[in-house]
Amino acid sequence: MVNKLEIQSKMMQAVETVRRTNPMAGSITNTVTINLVANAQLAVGGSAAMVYLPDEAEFLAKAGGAMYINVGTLLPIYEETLPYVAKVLHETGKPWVLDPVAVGIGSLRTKLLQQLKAYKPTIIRGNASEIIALAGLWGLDGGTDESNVRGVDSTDSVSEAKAAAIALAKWTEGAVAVSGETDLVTDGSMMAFCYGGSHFMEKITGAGCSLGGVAAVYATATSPFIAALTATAVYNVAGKRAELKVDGPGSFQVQFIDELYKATAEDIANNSLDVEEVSFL
Ligand SMILES: Nc1ncnc2c1ncn2[C@@H]1O[C@H](COP(=O)(O)OP(=O)(O)O)[C@@H](O)[C@H]1O
Ligand SMILES: Cc1ncsc1CCOP(=O)(O)O
Ligand SMILES: [Mg+2]
Repeated sequence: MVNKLEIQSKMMQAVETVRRTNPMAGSITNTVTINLVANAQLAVGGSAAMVYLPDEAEFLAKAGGAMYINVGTLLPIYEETLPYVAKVLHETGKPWVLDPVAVGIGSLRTKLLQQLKAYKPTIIRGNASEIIALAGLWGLDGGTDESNVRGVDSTDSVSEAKAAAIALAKWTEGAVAVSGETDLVTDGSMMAFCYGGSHFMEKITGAGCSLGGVAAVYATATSPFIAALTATAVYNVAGKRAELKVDGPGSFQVQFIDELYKATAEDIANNSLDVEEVSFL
């Protein structure tokens, strides 16, 4: 039985804990959106630290409360850094978030994402095509061999990614967040649909990447499902509010960070949300 009030209460606790404790979530992320990732993490109350090298990544994995790995742009050193730090995170039981940006494109990205399967990301956050393609790469239900990923964008709908998201969550025993106009968050047994945000979020680079970084901040304070849900909800609140105050994507990005900063625990927990049990039919 899904208890929506209990879920909302846990979301509020996560927001308040992060605001109170300023937890550090280290990131290995892409060079396109790295600044927005860090600023979004700070806006919700986290502390950001971005690295590329194996020993620095190990340090952050051990020193921080969670870690974020995003494969949007790859550097040769990632061939060493990513599997090394993912192993450390998995073996120490530290939460970590994977954004499989552009899965299916390029041999190194494919090799690294295949290697990361064994280290079971606590949260996987991607758009619908990325979630479907990752499930396919990992040989799980709902996945496809032919990626519909178009660069970093999705050509599939969130509902088309439902089976893949459930299969990924069951494999990792964590949570999966599929982002889009309506977001889907699942832990394999519960499924939440989250509403809000703005069409402008498709017109700025890094809305998805930074959402993954914010999920890592909340993963320092709560369960994978609640962390993914809270991050998704604060993005929906901030996007909706920012849209009302701007008339273009440039000013939207600036206002969006302000709205992330201003959103209260009540605003976030009360954002429009439907939760149901995953039907096993
Ligand atoms: N059309 C839309 N309307 C409202 N929110 C959206 C829309 N498209 C994306 N978002 C929001 O933007 C964020 C990033 O989602 P998305 O653009 O799907 O990820 P990515 O950037 O990885 O492709 C999420 O918070 C999502 O809810
Ligand atoms: C454009 C681009 N190219 C490689 S990573 C990246 C940013 C993708 O950001 P997001 O997935 O949040 O749109
Ligand atoms: Mg993305």
